[in-house]
Amino acid sequence: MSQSDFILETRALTKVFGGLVANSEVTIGFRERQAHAVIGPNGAGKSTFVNLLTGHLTPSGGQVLLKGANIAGFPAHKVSRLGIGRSYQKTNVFPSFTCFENTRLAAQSRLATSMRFFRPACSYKAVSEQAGCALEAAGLGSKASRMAGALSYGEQRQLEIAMVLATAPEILVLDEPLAGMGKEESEKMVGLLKGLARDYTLILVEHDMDAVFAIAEVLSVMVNGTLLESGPLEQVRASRAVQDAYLGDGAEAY
Ligand SMILES: Nc1ncnc2c1ncn2[C@@H]1O[C@H](COP(=O)(O)OP(=O)(O)OP(=O)(O)O)[C@@H](O)[C@H]1O
Repeated sequence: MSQSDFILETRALTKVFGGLVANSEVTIGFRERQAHAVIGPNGAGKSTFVNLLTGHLTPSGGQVLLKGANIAGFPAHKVSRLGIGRSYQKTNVFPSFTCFENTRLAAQSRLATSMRFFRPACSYKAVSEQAGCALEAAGLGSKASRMAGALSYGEQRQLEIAMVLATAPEILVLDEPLAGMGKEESEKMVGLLKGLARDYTLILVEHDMDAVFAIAEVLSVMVNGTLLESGPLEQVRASRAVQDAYLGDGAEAY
């Protein structure tokens, strides 16, 4: 498969903070509707990498190609409109709004510009439908009228996912979606993400290796800001270099 078959790819993507090289010439390709996890020890540069993909950080060098067009340095709102959705932490959720209202606000943020020539009632309907679909897809269809603040922790994380889905992305970028979850909540989220991986290109940063192995088809391993290895799950799992650097005895410690 040639490079052009990637829906999203980075080429020599680099980010320097002062004297610290957080990402050094990282080249990774993401295929459409594939679940691709970016893993590595603390401080490896994973969050920096996804922030560069989503426009939350500006690269110091290199390219981010979305369907072949370089979007490196585009602001986050523009990247979102181009179809790369990013989940935020739950601080973005309004606790005194219902799940539906929160999700509708997210849908509105995406549709506001494109719908401005439509009558308000029409745009309201489209936005509401979008919000309803997103809640269903995130497993919260039955909780639409529940106040966000009354949800369990795991459900609030599902609501964050619903809010991203409401922006109609093609690519979902999820930074540690299982963080802080108990066993049961994690299992539910893994099931949800496996389902979403059928319809979306999923880019996942996650420390929970059981979840990563259950969801991802492709793994990229970062160490010290560089890409150590990228490839099919089993190939990367079996790699000696990856075992030594990350997945060996010490993996649990991360
Ligand atoms: N805004 C920033 N300013 C300065 N240094 C930063 C900034 N963001 C990240 N860094 C540094 O860049 C390096 C990579 O950090 P990053 O958060 O990308 O790693 P990570 O792999 O996501 O780690 P973790 O798994 O702990 O979240 C670290 O040394 C971190 O301290």
